[in-house]
Amino acid sequence: MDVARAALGLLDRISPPPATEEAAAALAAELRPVVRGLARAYYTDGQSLVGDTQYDRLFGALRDLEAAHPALRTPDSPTHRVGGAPLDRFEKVRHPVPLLSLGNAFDADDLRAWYERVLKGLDGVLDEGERPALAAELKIDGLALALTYEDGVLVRAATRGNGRVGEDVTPNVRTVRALPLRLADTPPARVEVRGEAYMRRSTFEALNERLAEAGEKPLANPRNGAVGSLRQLDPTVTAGRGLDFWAYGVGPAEGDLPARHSAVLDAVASWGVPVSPERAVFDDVEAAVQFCQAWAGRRDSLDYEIDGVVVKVDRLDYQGVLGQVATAPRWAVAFKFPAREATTRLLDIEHNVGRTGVIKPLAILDPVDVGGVTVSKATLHNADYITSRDVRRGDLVVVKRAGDVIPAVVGPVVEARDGTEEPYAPPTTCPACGEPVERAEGEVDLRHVSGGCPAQLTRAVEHFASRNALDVDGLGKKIAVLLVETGLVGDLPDLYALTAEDLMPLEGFKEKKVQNLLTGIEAARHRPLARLLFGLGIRHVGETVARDLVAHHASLDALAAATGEELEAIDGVGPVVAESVVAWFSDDENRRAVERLRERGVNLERLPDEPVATPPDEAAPLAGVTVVLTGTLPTLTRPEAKVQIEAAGGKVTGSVSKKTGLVVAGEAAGSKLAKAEELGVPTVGEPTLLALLDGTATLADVLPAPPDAEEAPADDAAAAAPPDDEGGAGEEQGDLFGAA
Ligand SMILES: NC(=O)c1ccc[n+]([C@@H]2O[C@H](COP(=O)([O-])OP(=O)(O)OC[C@H]3O[C@@H](n4cnc5c(N)ncnc54)[C@H](O)[C@@H]3O)[C@@H](O)[C@H]2O)c1
Ligand SMILES: [Zn+2]
Repeated sequence: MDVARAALGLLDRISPPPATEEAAAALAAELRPVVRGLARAYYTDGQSLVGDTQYDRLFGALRDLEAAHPALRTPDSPTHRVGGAPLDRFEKVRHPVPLLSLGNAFDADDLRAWYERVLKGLDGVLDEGERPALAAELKIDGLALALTYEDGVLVRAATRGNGRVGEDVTPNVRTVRALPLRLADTPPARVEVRGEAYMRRSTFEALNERLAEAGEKPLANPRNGAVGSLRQLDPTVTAGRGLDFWAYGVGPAEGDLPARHSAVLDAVASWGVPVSPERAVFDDVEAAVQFCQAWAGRRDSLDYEIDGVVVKVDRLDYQGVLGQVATAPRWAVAFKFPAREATTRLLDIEHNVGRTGVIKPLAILDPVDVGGVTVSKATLHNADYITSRDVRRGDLVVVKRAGDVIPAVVGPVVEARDGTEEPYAPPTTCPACGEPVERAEGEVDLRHVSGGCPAQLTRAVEHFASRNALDVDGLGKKIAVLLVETGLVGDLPDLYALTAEDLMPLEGFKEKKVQNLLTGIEAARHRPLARLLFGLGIRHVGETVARDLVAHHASLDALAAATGEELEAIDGVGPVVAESVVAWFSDDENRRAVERLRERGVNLERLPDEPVATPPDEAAPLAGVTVVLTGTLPTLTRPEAKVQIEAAGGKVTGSVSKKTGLVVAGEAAGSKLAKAEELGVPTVGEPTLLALLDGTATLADVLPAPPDAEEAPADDAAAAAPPDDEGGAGEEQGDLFGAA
């Protein structure tokens, strides 16, 4: 049986639940080996044959069947299991206290319901009206490790395995630089530190680049990278993989430990074991709900994958009272984010002529839900991408949709092949015009052998003449095709050279039609600059971005002279847009086209009625300064701080870059603080910010000084607010969404 195919087949059949006892038994019998097979691949090889949501649905269906029909509960059911079997190639390690799984909450109400169960479980223990505090941490997507330190020295590292018995991976873990071989401070005489080994996104991408250069198959995702890197027989392989680690708890210990989970993690951090800075303690479940939801919206700002937030009862004595069910503690729950990957069938590979004339492969998929959005098309990037992953038509493929990024095919599920899949062959002719295409040496994209694509030019003319661009009356798709086919228009400036003599011989053109078109073209010489800019069809320059650019630059020449940095400084312009604009203006052909537009009397200046950006109030205390907030400030909430900073002429962005002028750090400031230090961006605490805002201090007092040593007082009950979006990555997403 092929597990992945069987899984997809079952997904269509698990709801509604079976009506008869026999049907339920038959379905359970089908589900068991599938769930078991998916779990084995996932835990043992770090391989996701289906997306997490797809897995969770199958697992949930089996669990529900077993709950509704107790007779179906078999001792070997995968619903009773944690993780996967330990591999024989490693020594086995029995965990003195099992490593468990976690119950899931898929939304705020699930989380509230869990808290209600906690309250019930603590009935008689809690004081009148007491609400037990909750600790929350990010749920990092890697694999669990138990690290035993004796007299402060790392003596053993084990995987979770099936929860009771794991694998001894000590030699491999010793090579993980992020982990201390000897603990600092005064740790207990013997202690088991528990946490997640994971691979950073950047490490994963670099690794995949190396693998590709060596002609090896890239890995599917960072989790796959972490699991594969750790379970190597040769520790030198692990050493080269740059794994990271974050502790999230402590197992059995001999010696004193604090009475709260959050304080235990502080202690672990003081021993020198990395602990995620992105954690918090809350007085009540509503604040925890906010924390979870805020992180769901900003998971992309991290250099590592998280698949949720883990919420735990903070007091360890309460944890003890609550205890556990078969496979998970009652005192903790995983708030799961929507999955970003799913498996589905690749029906076809189409090719589209992109805006810039290159030919892009596009995956046509059996529609599949990825994190609440139905995806039926996804990018395959380019021919190299397809061949290096050996994606074949008919394959089951993993599709990823993350944030604002266009859905992409990650790779095939090779195990699911049945031999009918067709290997990929790049096209030799353009799907739009039939002209021959090829890939030049050293390039990944296919292009026309001889210059531009007529089909592409037709689209460019159509776009140029469209209502929101130059609005050329009477120039629609049909005429665009005609003008290009007859060779009258070889590029956009040619439009402005058209004469009555050119047009009269064309089929269907009479005096009146010719006059209309020429009048329309004449009028289009004097449009606002933003519309011309939009009409040029520069990638990522939609209408809004075009207006923003023109508001800051009074002419096309000024825009052409702007550097990427200057462009990025504009609100609403991110690095992708800036790079695209700079690239467009540095292309010789485009520069010639601009000259020809000028010669033909086309307006290249900002018109008096176009919006102009107001110059910053130079006298405002934070005029022109880009500020990043991190951690929890002692008195101001994030939104309050943002409003005040903006009122003082500053701008608040979500991540630290070279453009950042000032970082304001509070309690539990995380990676942004490290980034600021790395880039030499000055960092201050809230008191200094307040002094700047009310004018008792000036930027000059702060900026040249060494980083502030102010300490923000601890504040348990603080909820993190979502960051503000940084400059948009452009409005258009290529042809992918529009082409449906
Ligand atoms: N795609 C598939 O085919 C497939 C197959 C099997 C399982 N899965 C996925 O795996 C998950 C179930 O796996 P599980 O049983 O390991 O449970 P889990 O991943 O839901 O939760 C337990 C694990 O979370 C990790 N964790 C990360 N941060 C933590 C923190 N701050 N505190 C405590 N633990 C933390 C630990 O490693 C712990 O072992 C499900 O989400 C499921 O979708 C997917
Ligand atoms: Zn073509």
